[in-house]
Amino acid sequence: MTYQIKTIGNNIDQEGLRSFGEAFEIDKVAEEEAQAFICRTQDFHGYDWSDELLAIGRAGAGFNNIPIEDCASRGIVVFNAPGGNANAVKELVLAMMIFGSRKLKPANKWLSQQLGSDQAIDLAVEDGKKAFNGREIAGKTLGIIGLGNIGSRIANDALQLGMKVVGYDPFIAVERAWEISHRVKRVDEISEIFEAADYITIHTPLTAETRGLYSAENFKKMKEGVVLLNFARDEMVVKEDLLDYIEKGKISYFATDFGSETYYHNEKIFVSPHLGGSTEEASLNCTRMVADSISSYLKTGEIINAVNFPRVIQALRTPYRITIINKNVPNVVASISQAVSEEDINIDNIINRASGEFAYTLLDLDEQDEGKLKELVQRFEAEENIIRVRLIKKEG
Ligand SMILES: NC(=O)C1=CN([C@@H]2O[C@H](COP(=O)(O)OP(=O)(O)OC[C@H]3O[C@@H](n4cnc5c(N)ncnc54)[C@H](O)[C@@H]3O)[C@@H](O)[C@H]2O)C=CC1
Ligand SMILES: O=C(O)C(=O)COP(=O)(O)O
Repeated sequence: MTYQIKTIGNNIDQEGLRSFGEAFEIDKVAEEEAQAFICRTQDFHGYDWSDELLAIGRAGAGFNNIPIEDCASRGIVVFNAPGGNANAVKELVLAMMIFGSRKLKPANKWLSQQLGSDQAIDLAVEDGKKAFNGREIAGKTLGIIGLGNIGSRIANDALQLGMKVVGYDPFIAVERAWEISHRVKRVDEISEIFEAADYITIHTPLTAETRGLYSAENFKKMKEGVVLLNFARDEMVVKEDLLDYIEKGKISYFATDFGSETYYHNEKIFVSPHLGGSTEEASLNCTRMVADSISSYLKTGEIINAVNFPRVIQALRTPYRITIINKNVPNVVASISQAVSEEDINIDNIINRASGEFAYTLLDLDEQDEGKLKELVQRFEAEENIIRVRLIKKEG
């Protein structure tokens, strides 16, 4: 069986795509014929999904560009690459903290206006540089909102740079909690970050709760002269309020990865063009991670790193496996087992995991007769609460 993969946009790492083995063809068919997409930040809201599409691999961390519930309801599994670009974002954020603290944007602009001989420039520099006296990050308090793959790395490295670190994340993953130094103070209220931090960096996903969270109401609670960094998502910051608080001097510097005309000529704002995850290493990592996830999902039905379905791992040992995506309502598993027994097929193994409104079942069957199995698939497909059924033949 050959699977068709379609890359969306032109910035998918070509080397990373090699992780797909020989059973996969890349960009050989139109979007509507592909079994899986690989994308980055392209917006899929309102996209007209084809029935062929089984999976999407978001070669990055944030997946707010993909309507994951809608995908789940159509039996499309969405994978991301957790941590694949976290080091890239961490390095940029640490650099931007120092860049802002040393007033390098206005200093560079001023310097580029000093013309003449090198000697004349030296004279101007020694006289004018006092306007750009900066401050050091060591000894200051960094507040991190979201202690996930990125936030946890920044926390540990900021400690190494001599900062005090305060973190807020009510949903922290156990793995991250283990990785973070005990010297990072965890707080239970986000307002404690606002009150304590000289620097605040945002590393949460865009959700209903975080959209517009950084507005006048919260800027008010921050320390005078705070430095704010947003390398998460644009929509979390209310621009008019931000510009107002920059104007007032309450926010002394804002670094962001998301462009706006209103930012470009402001000396206290530095904007990068969504470069957080744009390094050779991160692009490669992320593409490899999603290629591996899609590859195992298509070949074996296993789900690793999906954002709209639970993790399901089980080596495929039987000649055939049926995978079922269904609504998470009572009696689906009972009706699956009943149909299998009525077809007189023996179940070798069954796993059913639910997450929210949807569930996923792996059904490993002790049966070689493909015709009989196809009949069973048709029976499942006729069930009201079953969304997608696949019959997978063990390779080799
Ligand atoms: N600028 C860029 O190029 C990049 C931006 N990002 C953005 O950064 C975000 C974070 O990335 P990762 O750290 O890799 O994701 P992650 O999923 O590892 O971490 C996110 C953390 O935020 C926490 N969280 C969720 N809601 C929260 C809330 N309301 N308050 C506090 N904490 C909350 C979660 O518990 C989790 O620990 C992504 O969702 C994405 O939007 C990620 C990578 C690159
Ligand atoms: O991984 C993320 O969430 C990012 O924002 C990176 O986006 P990109 O893959 O560079 O379009």
